[in-house]
Amino acid sequence: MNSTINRLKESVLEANLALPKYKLVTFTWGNVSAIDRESGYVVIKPSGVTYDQLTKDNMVVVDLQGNIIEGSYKPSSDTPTHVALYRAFPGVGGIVHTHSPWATSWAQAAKSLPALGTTHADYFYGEIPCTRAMTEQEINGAYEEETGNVIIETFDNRDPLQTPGVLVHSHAPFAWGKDVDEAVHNAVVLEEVAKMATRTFMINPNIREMQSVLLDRHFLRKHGVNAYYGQEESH
Ligand SMILES: O=C(CO)[C@@H](O)[C@@H](O)COP(=O)(O)O
Repeated sequence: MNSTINRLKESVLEANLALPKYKLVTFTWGNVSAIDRESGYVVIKPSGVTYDQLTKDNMVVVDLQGNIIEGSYKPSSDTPTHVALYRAFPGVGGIVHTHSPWATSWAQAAKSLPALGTTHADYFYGEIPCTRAMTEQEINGAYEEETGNVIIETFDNRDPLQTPGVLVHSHAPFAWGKDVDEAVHNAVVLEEVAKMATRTFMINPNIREMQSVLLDRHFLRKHGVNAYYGQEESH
């Protein structure tokens, strides 16, 4: 396998190991992947292997249809969801799925997460949507691929790079980014804003979405064409 895929395996291993570090996973409840857009190959963690047993060499390489290209382990059971998202969202380079407890609580409550403050607005340009309930046919069919399809349907009128995450109804969150490090970062932010929103509604159940002018200001100062947050490239 070429050096790009080798480097991607290292990044995907590091990104998977970041999940327990940030307390986003319990046992094996999560997975991270990244794509090399040139070859169309995706590197993903093996299914059901504990985080302390993960190595670069047990990462699995699949193509965009989920066929195994390299690896002696079975890929994550969520691989069909990951590859469906890579096929539909060409700007996405890395995907994270966890069962992080605060975001999962919102997914189980079937509630989209409204933008309530600037922590949210710095990363997500509006609410983080919750998908619709899947039909019995979808659940009994190619379930993980259908999970990808309901996410894609939810993003029909949304830019996935402006809303880099979703709550899957009765399931848990997926987050993504331009690369795998950004995807992990967004998964951490998603969990934090879900926790903050829960507490915010406990303190004030009547609170509504933040002012749209403040949402614009915060999202665009980091992600707009005239973004000015942080340092220049040379630093
Ligand atoms: O969503 C679930 C379980 O509900 C899975 O994502 C989780 O257990 C991780 O599975 P894998 O070890 O990646 O196959």
